[in-house]
Order: sequence, then C-alpha cells, then structure tokens
Amino acid sequence: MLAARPYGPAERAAVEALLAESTDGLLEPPGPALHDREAWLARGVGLWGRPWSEAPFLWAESWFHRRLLDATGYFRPGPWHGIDPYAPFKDAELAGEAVDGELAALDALADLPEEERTRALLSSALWGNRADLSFRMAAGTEGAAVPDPVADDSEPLLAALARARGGTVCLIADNAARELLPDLVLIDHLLAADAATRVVLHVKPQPYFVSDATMADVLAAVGRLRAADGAAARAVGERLWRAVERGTLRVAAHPFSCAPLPYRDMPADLRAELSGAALTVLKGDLNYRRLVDDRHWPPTTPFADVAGHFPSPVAALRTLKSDVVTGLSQATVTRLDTTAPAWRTEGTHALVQLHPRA
Ligand SMILES: O=P(O)(O)OC[C@H]1O[C@](O)(CO)[C@@H](O)[C@@H]1O
Repeated sequence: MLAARPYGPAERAAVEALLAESTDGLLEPPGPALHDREAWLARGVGLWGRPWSEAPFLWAESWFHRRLLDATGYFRPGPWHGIDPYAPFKDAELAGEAVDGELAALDALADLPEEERTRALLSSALWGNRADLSFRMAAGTEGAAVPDPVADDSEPLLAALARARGGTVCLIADNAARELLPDLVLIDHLLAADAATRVVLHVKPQPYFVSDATMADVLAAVGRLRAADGAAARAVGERLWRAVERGTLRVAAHPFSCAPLPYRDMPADLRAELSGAALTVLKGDLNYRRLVDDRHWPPTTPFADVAGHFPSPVAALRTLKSDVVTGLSQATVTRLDTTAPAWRTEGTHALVQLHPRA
C-alpha cells in the first residue's frame, strides 16, 4: 500500500507504527482525534492494553482497517482526506483485461430464457466472490475453483426470488471491481425482469478489508459497464444509472457495515429496513461470518439455527475463506476433510444457503 502512493513522512510513519503495534505490540486505545472514539472505546472494553492476537478475529480486523484509514489521513482535514488507500489495487483490477472478457460474455446471455439467465447470473455473483484482494494477498496463489458448492440451495433461492417478485430485494455487497460487476449485472437483471420492484445495494461507508465496495466503487463499476465494448454490458450500465436516478436502485452505506459486530447485533434502523425486504442476498465470506456470529460451529449445525435471527429471508453466496461454516451434511464434511484438507479456507469451494423464514 505504501508503494502504491507517495504518502508523506507522517503517513508512512503512522502506517509503520500500526504495523509494529499490530504484530508485536499492545492494543492502544483510540486517540482523542478519532471522530468515532467513543464507539470504539466501548467496543474494546477489556481489550485495550492487551496483545492484538488476544482480540477476537473480526474485532481485530475491523480495528486494523479503521486504524489504517487514520494512519493514511483518510478522515483528517488535509490532502489525503477521503483518499481510499486501497484504490490503486481496486482500479487496476477493474481496468484489467479479465474484466473485458467477463463483460463481453454478457452478450451471449442476452438471449437466454429468464430463469436460465437468473441461474447464470447468480452463479457469476457467487464466483465473483473469489475476486477478493485481501484474501489473495494473504493466500498468495489461487487454487482451482471446485464447481460443486458444498451446500447448494440454488433451487430454493430461485423459488425465493420468484416469491420476492414485486417486492424489495437487498443485496449486501462484499468486494469491489470483479465481484461488484456481476452483483450489479444481477441487480439489473432483477429490475429489468421485474423480479424485484426495488433493489437496495448495501456498500461500505468507508474503505474496509482492502477491496470492500464503497459508493466510489459502485460509480467506477457502473462507469466501466457504460464504457464497455459489448452492447449488453453498456445497456446494463445505462439501465443501472437510470435506476439509481429513479430510486428503483438505492445504494445504502450504513455505518454498521464496518462495525466489528455480527448481524444479530444490528441497530434498530437497519433491522427495520431489512425486515421490509422480500429477500436479502449476503455476499462473501465476511458477511457470512457476521451472519452466523463468527463462531467455530460444528459444520453440521443447521443453517436455520444460526441465521434465523436475520430480519428477512436471507441467502448467502460465498466462497469459503475462513473456518466458519454451517449447514453441511456429515457426508460432505467427511469427504472434504479426506480429499481437500484446506477446503474451508483456500477459496476454492463455494456455498449457496437460504433461510426462507416461514
Ligand atoms: O471478501 P470476503 O469474501 O468477505 O473475504 C474476506 C475474508 O478474507 C480474510 O480477510 C482473510 O482470509 C478473512 O478475514 C475474511 O473473512
């Protein structure tokens, strides 16, 4: 990150200090300048002054990304105010040739019957979650994707989408660029096919987990679609632009999206909004962890037992990058443990799970 931008001595020193603190040091409480100091002080009660490694994973990751924004001057008045430290990586991914190919492929989808197109676009949105910069930086190499999901509620999900017709669908996004593009194409399809009257796309209010999508990333992705070579991609971009103008597509950026808390603890305003959705689609590994309380459940724990608290019918589309998983059959777990020991974390396996709410 420091190599990607000419940050000055103050920002560089602050980033280096954060690196040292987060690897060998103790959790320093938020300084007086942080605008959200009170909230973080309260969230960290019992943790301040202890080694980072003793903090819960989700908490430590969220605090790290919050501190990184502080170190780079993202919130401070001055030249780096509002500058996304991860933007060079997101921009490079969005501009890449791989995206050209993925957008050109949309032309071939145009003639498919609606249900087949929905299936194809759900699958793109699912596998788009492999495009995750924080994970790829940590994992190094990318293994080959295993096409069969470890749990596959695709058919019930299609039925839930059919039931959602005429209502609001929420999509809680994960990563920008190569994941957000298929999410946007899916959203356009739902609106264009009248499968949803309104879509609310939830993004992060600030840069987070390297590649998580913000409003700036939505604008960049829509711009990429509008400027695409292929007619189908360009038309998607134009329709999305108009949908935002008309309000049939609303982009939300709730502060809770960057909180180190599970969805069970969502604030009342967000709960009220999501409870009005006919269906919420949660993208990605981190959203899944937050849905199921980020706990090391036995993998055969029924998904309904851990996702039932969600205020609307909820579908999770995720490639597996962390140990947290639920809703699998014992036969699947035994097979995976025997044949692919790192199946939970290497990003090669995916799942589609639905809690329909009775
Ligand atoms: O972008 P996603 O799919 O939410 O994945 C992020 C995941 O990557 C990691 O940052 C590293 O594995 C996890 O902490 C996190 O769950």
